[in-house]
Amino acid sequence: MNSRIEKDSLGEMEVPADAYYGIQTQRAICNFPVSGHRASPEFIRAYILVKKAAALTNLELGVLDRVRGDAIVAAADEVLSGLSGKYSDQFPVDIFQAGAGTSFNMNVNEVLANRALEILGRNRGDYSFLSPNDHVNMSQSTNDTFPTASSIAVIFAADRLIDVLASLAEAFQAKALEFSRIPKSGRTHLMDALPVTLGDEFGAYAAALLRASGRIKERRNDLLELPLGGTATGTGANTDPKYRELVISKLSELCKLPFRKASNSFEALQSRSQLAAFSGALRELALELIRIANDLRLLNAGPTSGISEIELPAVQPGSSMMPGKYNPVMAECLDMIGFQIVGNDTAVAFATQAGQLELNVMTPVITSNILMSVSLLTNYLPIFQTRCVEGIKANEDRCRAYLELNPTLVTFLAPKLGYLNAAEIAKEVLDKRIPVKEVLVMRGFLSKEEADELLKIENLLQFPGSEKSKTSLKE
Ligand SMILES: O=C(O)C[C@H](O)C(=O)O
Repeated sequence: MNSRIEKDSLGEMEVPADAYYGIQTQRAICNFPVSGHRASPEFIRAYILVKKAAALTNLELGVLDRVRGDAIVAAADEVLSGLSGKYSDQFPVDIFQAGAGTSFNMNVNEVLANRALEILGRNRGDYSFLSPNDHVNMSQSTNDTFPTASSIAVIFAADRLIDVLASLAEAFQAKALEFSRIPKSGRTHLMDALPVTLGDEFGAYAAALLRASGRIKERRNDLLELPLGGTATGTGANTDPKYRELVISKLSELCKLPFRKASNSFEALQSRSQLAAFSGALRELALELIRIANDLRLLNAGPTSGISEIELPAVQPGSSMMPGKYNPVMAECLDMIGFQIVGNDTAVAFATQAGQLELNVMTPVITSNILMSVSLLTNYLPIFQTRCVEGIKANEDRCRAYLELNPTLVTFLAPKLGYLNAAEIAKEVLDKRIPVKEVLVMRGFLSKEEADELLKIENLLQFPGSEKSKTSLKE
């Protein structure tokens, strides 16, 4: 390996000659060869935007000289535009790393310092002229920049997720409309219950997604309050008195987001509750997605021996052994993603309560878990939408056939007949396997015409355009 020697406060070490990262990154590579997972591009992007805002602020306040400051800003722009190219392998620090994220902060500082040095016609590693700590990290600490970059990256990711959720909710809503005139047995406790339409069920899935998305939006907005400017312990040590306001406004301009400074700069370093709350909103969404996926699997169960009220699209042969079998694989995958998100949130919760005194040093695992959860969802939900939800077919005959023999239809007559008489009718429906209507006529409670009218299924449900509703029937 061609290498150069770099020096830090611990001593000297070899660094690959062509690396933009430096000695502290190299130490982290040796110290933390843990998961093989590195920071996501959106987190790197957010961190570099923080560095750029800090350099612009330091320049404006006159604490950083024009030569070095301009070079750092130019390096930041170049790395930002080369994140998927030239600089894609320059952020090798594992997501499990030094507490607080010092290794990653130094990785960013080193890449920017070395590129800035090159821009100024100097060699990489010439830190006596432009230093990762003294110049790139000026007015900053890991402790305020890492959680700031975390919040920004989560906001970027959340915005994509919110769009994805709106589209998925729309797809469920379109199915709700398509199925709005298909009556079926409701089920409570997994037992026959009063009728609903298949459209009612799908409309509720759309509503559940929109509610979860609303919570994500609220939690995303809380992240606009940033710890930046607090430096190591929230006091803002080693910053100009005007730094905090100015750096937040520069960052707002760069990210086109209305950031505000932390209302309590000490709390902003001690506590990760806002990221934990966002993760909690993801957990809430995951629980809803798991529930919906499981409902789809249940309604699709069959084709001959299950409920089979809907048919999920067959997207691949289901079995390596049983020919002609098609499994609800898209919903199964969604379940597994949901379980992972709940697990990620549990790790976030443990990391959140582990803050001690001035700092929560567990922020790296909080950030990487949240970003992983969001990216699982933004990657998969659009596929789930097109390959599963949009292709769902209703089995209308099956829905009507189950409903025909559903003994709980007698409930609509219970106010007239009394609960015990109605229960007798339900028992006869079950024993003889004949519809409620027929038992009512056989027992002389109603004429055939009355029974047909009173138990006309379209009138029992809130069908679009139906003349009667459940309420009017009860009168
Ligand atoms: O890296 C820093 O800026 C601070 C570090 O996290 C520490 O508090 O020791």
